Amino acid sequence: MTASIIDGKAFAQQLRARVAEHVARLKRQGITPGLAVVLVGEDPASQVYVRNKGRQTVEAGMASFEHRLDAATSQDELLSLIARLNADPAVHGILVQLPLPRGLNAEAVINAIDPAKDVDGFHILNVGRLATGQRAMVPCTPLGCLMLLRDRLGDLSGAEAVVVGRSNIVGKPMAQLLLRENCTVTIAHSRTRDLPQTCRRADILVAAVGRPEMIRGDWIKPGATVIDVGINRVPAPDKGPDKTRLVGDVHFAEAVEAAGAITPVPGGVGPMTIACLLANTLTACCRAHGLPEPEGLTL
Ligand SMILES: Nc1nc2c(c(=O)[nH]1)N[C@@H](CN(C=O)c1ccc(C(=O)N[C@@H](CCC(=O)O)C(=O)O)cc1)CN2
Repeated sequence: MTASIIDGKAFAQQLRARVAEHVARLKRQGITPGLAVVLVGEDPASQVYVRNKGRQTVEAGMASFEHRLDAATSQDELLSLIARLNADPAVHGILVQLPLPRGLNAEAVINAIDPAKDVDGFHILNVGRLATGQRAMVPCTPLGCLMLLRDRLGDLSGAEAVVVGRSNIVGKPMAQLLLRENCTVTIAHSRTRDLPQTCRRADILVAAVGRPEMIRGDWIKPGATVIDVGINRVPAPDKGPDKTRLVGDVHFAEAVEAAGAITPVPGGVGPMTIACLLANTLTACCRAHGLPEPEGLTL
């Protein structure tokens, strides 16, 4: 079997276009959704992500507020910026790019964000709401994965889902979302006793471990849907000295022979993260103004 390739890039483009349509409608009513992104330090990958977030926010017709702070910024300085953004009515969504430089307490910073503006869905209140089935802001990457899965499979009820990875950003919220869809969910991780065998049970396999090409083709149940969240930069000597390429957590060339459908890296889950961030900002703006939420953009 050769798997269908799930085109996250195309899906994300359509999602951004839908968001832009809703934004245009809001703007005709005098409301402009606004997203504030805070970057502390100079991590090269984070700089690229933040630049892309700003560009795509503007392309969707929203207001973008970018705050770039020195790596030496203190916790208090960062918290007072968050307080200002919480109080600013032009800002409907606040995102602090992770990871933060050493010395800053990410947990405290995230929990200082107004939960209604927490478009990353990382605030403890949103985590709890998601876990208890209440209306929450849903973390962007897992939300994007869920959209791709629903688009591919329709009803996910009863499916055996295995999430490899237990991070707060992806693994845990992904498992919550799949549970909400009535999947039978296993969260596997580095201490799981027989990881290959656990993965072989999965109708839906979500890989979010951050280890290049760890999941091999013979770990995949024939016909399974594989969602690869990993974005790992590895040396590519075939392309020349010092060249690199991106690979996922799944060994794509092997997995494509076993799976029914699979997301590529790049071009799979990655682009969905920013598209869902825009969707969450629009949702937060509608909620802030007591307006109906556009359908299909969140849970
Ligand atoms: N506050 C947050 N920090 C981080 C998050 C997050 O959701 N919120 N996620 C990641 C990084 N990230 C967004 O911030 C992100 C990662 C990857 C992509 C993406 O489009 N990837 C492309 C490849 C890009 C490349 O060439 O390097 C792809 O997979 O096709 C977008 C956003 C950590 N921090």
